[in-house]
Amino acid sequence: MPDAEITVVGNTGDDIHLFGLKVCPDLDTVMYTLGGGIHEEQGWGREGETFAVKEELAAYGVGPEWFGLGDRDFATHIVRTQMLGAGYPLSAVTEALCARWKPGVRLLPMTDDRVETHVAIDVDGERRAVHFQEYWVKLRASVDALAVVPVGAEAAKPAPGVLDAIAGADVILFPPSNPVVSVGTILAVPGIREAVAAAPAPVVGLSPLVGGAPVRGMADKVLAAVGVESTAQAVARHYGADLIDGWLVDTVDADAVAAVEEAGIACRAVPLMMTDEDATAAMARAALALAEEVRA
Ligand SMILES: O=c1nc2n(C[C@H](O)[C@H](O)[C@H](O)CO)c3cc(O)ccc3cc-2c(=O)[nH]1
Repeated sequence: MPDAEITVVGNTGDDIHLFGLKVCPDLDTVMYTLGGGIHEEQGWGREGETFAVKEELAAYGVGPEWFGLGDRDFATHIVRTQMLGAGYPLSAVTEALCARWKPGVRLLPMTDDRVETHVAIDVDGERRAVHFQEYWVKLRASVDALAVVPVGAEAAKPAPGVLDAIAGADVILFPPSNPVVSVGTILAVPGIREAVAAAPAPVVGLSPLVGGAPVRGMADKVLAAVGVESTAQAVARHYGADLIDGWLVDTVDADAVAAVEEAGIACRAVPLMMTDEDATAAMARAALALAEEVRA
């Protein structure tokens, strides 16, 4: 819908402080992707990236080396950290960064407050909490996640504009993102889940799981931590009929439709692989069509 006014509420639980800088991977991924600066194959970071700063830091023995911050990306984090230091809230900083990238949507962090997702793992028989990025990037989710905790979420407030955008929306979409560490973290900010549940607009989600496996990333690892099976229907039931009105599953999961509908959620099976822009646009159109069907 080229003429639609779109607000994207971004997860900030993946944010990490490195080298004295605040890095907001999910906000930056949206900003770079829609602004034309993303490294397409990787799905994060900048295209045409170089790593001189990272190499120089490593030469001083300063890490972590496992997190790939490129030179171009560093500039974003320097500007962000400088503005935060001057007293601007993250939402205002994000708006300023977007003035360069012009993503064509209003990008809001879920909160201006600090929330950091930690993952509890077992290390040699001892329970240890690590930052989400350490679990995801360094450990590649190779060990079981025992618990996922959005530290600070309970005291966080939705960023300015978030609740109004939800209450005033014509349609609310849950993208095929990680239901625990992405969408789940946003819903953990007090007031946001309630606002979605109370919103007059239809709420439609797209399954991030196709054929029982995540299309991208390692969603199955963190789903297990919250006791949810890695299937399209289990994720729909996890959100629940009080939150979502409609759910799209991939055509390979067509036999899940009945079980989702039994849970009181309208469900359709459509192709859900974002292989190119046309396929992605068709998914968005299918979500909007289902939203119209379920609109009360
Ligand atoms: O798999 C990786 N993902 C990297 N990501 C992606 C990120 O770790 C996660 O995919 C998201 O946080 C999950 O939503 C980055 C994102 C940024 O904005 C900036 C730097 C990185 C660096 C890495 C990296 O080295 N390896």
